[in-house]
Amino acid sequence: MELTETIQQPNVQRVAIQRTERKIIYLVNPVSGTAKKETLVSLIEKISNEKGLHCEIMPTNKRGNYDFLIDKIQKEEITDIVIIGGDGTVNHVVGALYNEPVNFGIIPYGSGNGLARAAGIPSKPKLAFELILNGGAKYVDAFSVNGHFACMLSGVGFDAKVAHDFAAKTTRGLLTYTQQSIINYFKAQPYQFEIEVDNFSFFSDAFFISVANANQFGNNVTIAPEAKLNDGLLDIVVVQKMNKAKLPFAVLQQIRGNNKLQHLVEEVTNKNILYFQTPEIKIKNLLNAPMHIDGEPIDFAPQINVEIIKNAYRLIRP
Ligand SMILES: Nc1ncnc2c1ncn2[C@@H]1O[C@H](COP(=O)(O)OP(=O)(O)OP(=O)(O)O)[C@@H](O)[C@H]1O
Repeated sequence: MELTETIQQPNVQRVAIQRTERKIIYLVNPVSGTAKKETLVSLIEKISNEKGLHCEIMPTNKRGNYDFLIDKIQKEEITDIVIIGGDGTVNHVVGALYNEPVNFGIIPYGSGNGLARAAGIPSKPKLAFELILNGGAKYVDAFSVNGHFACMLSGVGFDAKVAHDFAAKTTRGLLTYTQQSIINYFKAQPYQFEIEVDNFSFFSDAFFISVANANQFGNNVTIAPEAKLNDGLLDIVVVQKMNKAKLPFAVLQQIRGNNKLQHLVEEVTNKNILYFQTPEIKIKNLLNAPMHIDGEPIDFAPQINVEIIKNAYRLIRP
């Protein structure tokens, strides 16, 4: 839903039309990240009151059930849904509501905040809140993984194992995530996959495969440096079997952007890391590698079908 619309006619000045008053719902995840949210919530209430803005603040729920908001959005003409949480919360909320005529905002309060960082949303809560109040929304892509909604990054293999173990921990935050990554690094073994892209298929023994709409895992770890949120493409990174001592260096090269995008050719086995773009991909998961979507663990699937959802929703971003 457009809040304001700029029309242009010959010899007529641009005019901004106020179509509707903003009505904002803030969904606060009480457990995401490590930082306290009370100060921000008080600030939101105070500034909204001062500005005479309609604002409602509600907690998120663990199961990611937001269907109850569909009716409310329609009946009360809610214009914006703002997520105060991390990537998992964004996935749940946007996945449930992206067909509704609302703009989505993020005030990053997760452990990694990959989508918010990729979108250029400020990390400081006060600045992110100012952006919500002032900023315009732009369409961004999402993607589907076996019919599940994904907005940022999905993975199969090592990074998914980390996501599963991280989800089982009672503490969140970067420190816990790093601990789980290190523990899993020592145990990591390649999994076997068959990958099909654009009628070309090949087998790969790989530590992990990332399917990225955003450029990163979170915390600016840019596993897919060329990924853009609105280019209609997914960035695929296949970290293939290699000497384990080489693995961190190869991944670092990828994160630093030293691996250029490739066209898939038949000598795929010669490369440590494959990096290419495509709007869809099919992966046969031959050795039961674990999976995640936007950092949330999901059940193993033997066949993984992924496709882009172009211009899926409107995100408030710079
Ligand atoms: N009210 C709630 N009580 C308990 N858990 C909740 C509640 N609301 C959401 N959750 C759960 O919180 C989990 C973590 O949320 P989220 O992914 O946003 O934070 P994070 O993992 O710390 O950050 P990031 O994903 O950015 O690394 C999600 O799996 C979600 O199911």
